[in-house]
Amino acid sequence: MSKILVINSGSSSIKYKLYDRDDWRVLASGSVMRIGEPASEIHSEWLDGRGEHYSSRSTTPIATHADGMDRILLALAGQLINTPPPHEMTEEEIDHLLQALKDGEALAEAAELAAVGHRVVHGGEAFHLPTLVDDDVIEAIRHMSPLAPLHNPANLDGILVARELFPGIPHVAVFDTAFHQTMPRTAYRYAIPDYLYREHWVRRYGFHGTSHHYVAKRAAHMLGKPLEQCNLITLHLGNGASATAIRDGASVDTSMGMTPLEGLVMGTRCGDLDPAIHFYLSKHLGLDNDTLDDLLNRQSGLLGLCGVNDMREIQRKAQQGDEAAELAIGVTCHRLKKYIGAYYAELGRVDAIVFTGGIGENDAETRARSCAGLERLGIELDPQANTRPHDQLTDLERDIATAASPVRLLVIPTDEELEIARQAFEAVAGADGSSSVSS
Ligand SMILES: Nc1ncnc2c1ncn2[C@@H]1O[C@H](COP(=O)(O)OP(=O)(O)O)[C@@H](O)[C@H]1O
Ligand SMILES: CC(=O)OP(=O)(O)O
Ligand SMILES: [Mg+2]
Repeated sequence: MSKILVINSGSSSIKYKLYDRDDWRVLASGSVMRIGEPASEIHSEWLDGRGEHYSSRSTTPIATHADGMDRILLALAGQLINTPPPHEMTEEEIDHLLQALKDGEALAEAAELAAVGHRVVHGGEAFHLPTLVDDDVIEAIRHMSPLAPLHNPANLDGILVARELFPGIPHVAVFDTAFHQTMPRTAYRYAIPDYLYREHWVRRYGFHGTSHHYVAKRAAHMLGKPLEQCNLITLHLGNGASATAIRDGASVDTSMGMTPLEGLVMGTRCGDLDPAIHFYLSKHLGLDNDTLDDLLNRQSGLLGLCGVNDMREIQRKAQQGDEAAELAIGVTCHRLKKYIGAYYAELGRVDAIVFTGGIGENDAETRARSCAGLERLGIELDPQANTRPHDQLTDLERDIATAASPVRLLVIPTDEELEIARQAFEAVAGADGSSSVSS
């Protein structure tokens, strides 16, 4: 049993990675994107026994997460037991193979799985450690779904299908909320009547915890001291975005709240908003709750401000003088700077600010604008280091502060799947005794 499979099942996608547990090499990976749309995209990559690298891409309609998992099963079978690629088989042959894979143990044996790790976005207060999945855990995740409607139902679909495909193997849920369970009450309580917390769990939970934790550990490594001695501000800037204040290695505040809607400006989510806007829109424009949910979660953020949610395209448009694109970048960086200042004040001493996620890792302008003018706080970005092209293989983790800057500015690619794989492995390794597993 030497491999760990990680499944990250999102609202319209499923991503997977198969790791060799000995050296954490990625043996196979892939994704099914745009599930439910007319042209879903399937991508897979793998190493064969001799270390040769293969990849394949195709486009075909995939209606549901269960169908997406079937595709992943076919890809894994192709990689592990050399079945033919789906495009070389008839529909009938595919159905036949899938049935055989589901009925038999061939794939599970070939995969030599020690565990399957699953990303679960909302674990509420119930889960603060990686947790072995059983029927009660599934029920608890289902129970939490209204608090993360874009994420938890999809996470659960992934777990249910994977449990059927790999029944004899431990499945471990790794929660986005877990890392933030160390927040003090003063940070996680909203100033609303007490019973709403006591009876209805209305509080801040925070998300992207697996990513914040992973980059914090890498930052400690770069700073050359134990994580438990590091004070950090970590900025996860992807399609979803959040900032976290980390004191002595533990999360003490984070920008997302009861749901992943609060905080920074995101691809399609508004982030911080006066709650009275909700009543105003409802009263004066007659918008109902579902419409408001869609408006704030899917039509806002960068998309709402300038009509596009891809930061690369927004930067191109801004350079061509597009005012809406320039405003979208401006609002994003203004909000980021506000959080950096607030978390600096909370922490008192900051060793490093860490940029991660697609925007944090790649967009030099967002990094520069969110740090501009903070030199008096000891935050000094080196413009050349910030924009210097870096080697994709050797120079991925880098320090972009001036040599004299008291606060280091680090760019660290996140790897949520690797962190989930490690946590899943630790959970099963300790499950029969010493473990950190909770349920
Ligand atoms: N080279 C780049 N320059 C600027 N932005 C980029 C670059 N590469 C990716 N991004 C942006 O990163 C965002 C997606 O981040 P990512 O972490 O991949 O998202 P997800 O949360 O879906 O994993 C998009 O806004 C995309 O435009
Ligand atoms: C919690 C969250 O926002 O996740 P993502 O960035 O994957 O949407
Ligand atoms: Mg990502």
